[in-house]
Amino acid sequence: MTDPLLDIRHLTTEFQTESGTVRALKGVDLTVESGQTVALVGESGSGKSVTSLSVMRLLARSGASINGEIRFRRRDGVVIDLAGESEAGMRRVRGNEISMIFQEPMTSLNPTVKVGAQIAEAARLHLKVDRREAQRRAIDMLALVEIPDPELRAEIYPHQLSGGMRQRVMIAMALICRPALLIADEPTTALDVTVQLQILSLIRRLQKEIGMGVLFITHNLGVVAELADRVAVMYAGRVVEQAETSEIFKRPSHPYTRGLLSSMPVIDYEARERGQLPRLREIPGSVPDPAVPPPGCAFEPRCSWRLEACRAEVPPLFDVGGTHRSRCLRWSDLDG
Ligand SMILES: Nc1ncnc2c1ncn2[C@@H]1O[C@H](COP(=O)(O)OP(=O)(O)OP(=O)(O)O)[C@@H](O)[C@H]1O
Repeated sequence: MTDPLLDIRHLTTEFQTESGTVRALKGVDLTVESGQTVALVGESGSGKSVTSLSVMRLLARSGASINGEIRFRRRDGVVIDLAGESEAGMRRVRGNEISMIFQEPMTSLNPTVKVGAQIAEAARLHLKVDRREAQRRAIDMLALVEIPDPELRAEIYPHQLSGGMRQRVMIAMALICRPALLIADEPTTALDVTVQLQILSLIRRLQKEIGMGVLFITHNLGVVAELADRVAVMYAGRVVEQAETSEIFKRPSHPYTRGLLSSMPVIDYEARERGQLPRLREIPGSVPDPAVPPPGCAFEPRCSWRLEACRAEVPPLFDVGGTHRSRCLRWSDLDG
């Protein structure tokens, strides 16, 4: 059996702050296979972005320390541990083997450089092609992400494009090296719903064409239902449940997942046609402060299924069946 494309094992990420150590990730386990889309869902502050930034090792400036393993299978089949990779090694991985797209394209686009030249730069850097070839590939990429008149658009600056078009440019830049893994952090949240659906279907099409794995961070369960093969639900720095998407919707086996789903409106396909996606609503209470985590299960203070035993220790990941795992002592009571 080949190794997974991405295999995160017991990842802990800590920040030193003035008020002490903040353990943002407390042992995250997560895998993404080639060609698979895994949605990472959970409320604000649960650790989704810190997970992706840890994989990309983009937290050095904030003084984060990372422990655990981030095993990544390179194109040549060699498995490396990104957690221990040098900065020079990471520069060969970022934008080449693993790319990332964000909610706000201007965080990755340079406002002073023409669109085509920016995309071409990634190709020159990693694919070692000359300027003319890189420009040609950049224009091909603009066409692939369905930007009309790609030769003309290559010559303009990012601010001259609409939000949706900028998002397409960022996707073109992220995918020009045909990465094995794309990390998408809420890439469509800031866009209006019709454009969101267009971008999502674009990502899905390109994923099939390139055969890449996608780790898709979202608040939106409608997006999950549309796009994901698997779902990992995060709560307070841990993955509390993971399973195939249909399993998560049919048999949620963690009270937090049940809470997320019960607050989700039924997917209305006619509404979808009108470009409306259901949004995830809030569960009463809030994510615990990572500086003062509760003992035992972090969801216990908000949980209507709690037992005395839930306060004693952090529950392990129980095997619900197949590849479905839940970090709840009462997973079997929740079934059905
Ligand atoms: N640079 C930092 N210094 C200290 N704490 C941080 C830092 N970055 C993130 N954190 C903390 O880590 C926790 C996880 O944050 P993260 O941004 O990953 O959450 P998230 O699930 O992505 O939320 P959102 O959906 O709002 O983006 C939060 O409690 C946050 O305050």
